[in-house]
Amino acid sequence: MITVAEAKALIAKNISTLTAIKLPIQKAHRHILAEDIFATANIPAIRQSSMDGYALRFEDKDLSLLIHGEMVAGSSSALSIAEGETARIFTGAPLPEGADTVVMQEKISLNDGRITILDDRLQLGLNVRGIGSEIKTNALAMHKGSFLSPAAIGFLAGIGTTEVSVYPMPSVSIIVTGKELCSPGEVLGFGQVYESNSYSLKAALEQAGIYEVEVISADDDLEILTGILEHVLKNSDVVLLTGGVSVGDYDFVLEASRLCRVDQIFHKVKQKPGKPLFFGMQSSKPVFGLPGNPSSVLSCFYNYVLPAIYQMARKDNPVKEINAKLSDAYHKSAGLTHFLKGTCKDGFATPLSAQESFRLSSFAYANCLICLDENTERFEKDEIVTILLIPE
Ligand SMILES: Nc1nc2c(c(=O)[nH]1)N[C@H]1C(S)=C(S)[C@@H](COP(=O)(O)OP(=O)(O)OC[C@H]3O[C@@H](n4cnc5c(N)ncnc54)[C@H](O)[C@@H]3O)O[C@H]1N2
Ligand code: MOO
Repeated sequence: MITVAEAKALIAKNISTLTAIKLPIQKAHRHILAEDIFATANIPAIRQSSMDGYALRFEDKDLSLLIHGEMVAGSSSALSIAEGETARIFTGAPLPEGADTVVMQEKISLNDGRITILDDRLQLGLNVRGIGSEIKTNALAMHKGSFLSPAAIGFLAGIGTTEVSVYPMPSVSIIVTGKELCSPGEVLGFGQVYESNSYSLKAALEQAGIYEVEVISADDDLEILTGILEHVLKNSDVVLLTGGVSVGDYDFVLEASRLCRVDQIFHKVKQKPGKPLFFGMQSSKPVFGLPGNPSSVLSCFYNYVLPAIYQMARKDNPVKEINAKLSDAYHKSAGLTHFLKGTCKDGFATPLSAQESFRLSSFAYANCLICLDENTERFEKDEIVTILLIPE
């Protein structure tokens, strides 16, 4: 059995970035840019006023200026002013020919079609946005590897970009195995359990921006499972299976993966929950066999699957690791790393009740996983431990 750190390193080593795709910028939010973007024009393309006021020649600032015409944002015809003249102007409007400065309308007095400037701080070029003052033609606007935040999307739109090359998020298929599974909404028959793994996984994937998720239910039957796995491996970048990875007579995930030419990278990690975790690769496609207990599924998802998915899209791991103080002493047996469902507040991590891996009732309130080292048995109150913050 390998350690948690070894399992994480093996996954990181085997994952490769997906081929970049072109996306309209409206769809590129939260992706990583796969190309440098250069400005194709000066932005702004014209000299613009940044205030509502009056455009003038700075050298005329002490004269009584005759109002000659008006420029509004979107004015398409040019206007020019001569010595002793000013033009009414509004924010975003092109500057008239001859003008080099704008005075705010609050800083003038208006009398009979003429203005007197009352702004003793007026400077040459004040309230004028120069040509290319945001960015100049051919300048690098955003570099490859940048994260496309809402501001980045707006910036790119503002320089006229319509589509960008980005690393896509992978498409994911989920296979839930088990003949005991019954859909929420149906009446539970004898021996049945409500199927919940695909629900939590789909929600977690949607939170990561992955909406293309196929969910298929498979009976505990090798032939059926192999057929389904073969099918989803053709259609998706990542396959998640839940259940069927342990050592029972009806656990067929390992055998079905072998039959589908998935190379096993590891099976079983020194951890609780999720000890029987399976990870394999079919060519560049990762296959995760998540131990079926609902809590094991999510714990493994945050520890291994989510970082891998983000790595495929060249994104930083969204599951942040921080230190916190344990709010109470805790005892566990040595040999496995424990991931406790917990809450973290004001620097203190508190394990929740109901830690058993078949239970989600406490996970539903958790905001972190408290990582307790494999070889340590006793953890003291106020001892510093590592916690993984569950993305909100
Ligand atoms: N002899 C041993 N038995 C088990 C071991 C072991 O080392 N030796 N490991 C245990 C651990 S730890 C885990 S975790 C489970 C994992 O087993 P599987 O991955 O084969 O999972 P299943 O047996 O199929 O299911 C486990 C449990 O979870 C329920 N389940 C499954 N799928 C769903 C779903 N989609 N929604 C809700 N609940 C689900 C299932 O009914 C079982 O109760 O193995 C232990 N056994
Ligand atoms: O580790 Mo299993 O995931 O305890 O139930």
